[in-house]
Amino acid sequence: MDPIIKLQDLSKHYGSQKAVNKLSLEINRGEIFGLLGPNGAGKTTSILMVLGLTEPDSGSATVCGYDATRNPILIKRKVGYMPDHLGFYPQMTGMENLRYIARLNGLDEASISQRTSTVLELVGLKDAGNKKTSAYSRGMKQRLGLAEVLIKSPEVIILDEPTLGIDPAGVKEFLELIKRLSAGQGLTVLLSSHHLHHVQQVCDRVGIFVDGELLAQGTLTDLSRELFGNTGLETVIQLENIPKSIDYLKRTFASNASIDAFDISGEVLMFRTTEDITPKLIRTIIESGEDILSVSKKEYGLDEIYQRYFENSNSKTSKGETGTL
Ligand SMILES: Nc1ncnc2c1ncn2[C@@H]1O[C@H](COP(=O)(O)OP(=O)(O)OP(=O)(O)O)[C@@H](O)[C@H]1O
Repeated sequence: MDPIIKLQDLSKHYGSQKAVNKLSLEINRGEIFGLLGPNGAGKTTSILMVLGLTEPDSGSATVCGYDATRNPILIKRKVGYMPDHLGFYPQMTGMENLRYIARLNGLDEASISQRTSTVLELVGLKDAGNKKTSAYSRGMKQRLGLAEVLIKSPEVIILDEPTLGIDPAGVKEFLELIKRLSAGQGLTVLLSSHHLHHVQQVCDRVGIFVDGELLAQGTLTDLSRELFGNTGLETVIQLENIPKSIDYLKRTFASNASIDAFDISGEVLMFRTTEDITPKLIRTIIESGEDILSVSKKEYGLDEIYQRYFENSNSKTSKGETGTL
């Protein structure tokens, strides 16, 4: 299947400032892709080029089969865009704001009522539709912004920093909503963020963007492998007592090709493995006659991954400022 978004060597400078450098990326239909990077990394510029709203210096962006630079109007029909700063008419209700956007998007009057009600319900604002938006919380405004994006039944939605300024409960709700929409409606989602944990909660794949460059992309497991090799998994098993069968355990585990490192310290057994073999480890230990008190697993998360890429990038460019992540 052809990717729904295909970027090839996309570059953009503002004067002598390099905003995006040779960005190549493919996003598949129905996927949730997170563009992750600190402020000024070039996320918004990339998004504007995908939408055909900013012309690249070189390279190409194809969205839903159309060249974004040559067909921005067609792209606008297929792609919904939620910018990082939303504006509504404060004296109008959520429903009125949405109707206004529906008209701007060319929906015919007969279908506007039905469509606005459906979309308000989708984003969980059915009961707040008749409230003025001046009374909306930041999280509600964000959901209304999403409703505006959805009103034209897009194939792709692009959300620029969609969780900015929302409280943790609101973020969780918003991300769950995105997931539901993507799964239920087959929507492709491209979202940008500098919040690691938000991206981690919702995205199928992520791209790490620093100083205009896409340093890496893939699933978290891919990125973890790329950075940490095949030693990204750690299992720690706490026994009730110091094991009586140390020699047996050492022999058994030494012959397991998936175990990279193994250590026994008192009652604690630590394994570094190339794949998750925790059930097997537990079975072997129980069969050797030992009792287990607890098991914990650690997989390198986005924190470590992002930090590592970011550190590498900084040492490469010798930039003093690392910014906050
Ligand atoms: N219209 C513009 N004119 C001049 N420079 C710009 C313009 N837009 C962006 N830049 C510069 O390009 C670089 C990338 O900016 P961009 O807004 O794309 O990054 P970002 O990752 O979206 O960051 P943020 O989250 O802060 O918006 C920055 O150095 C920014 O100052």
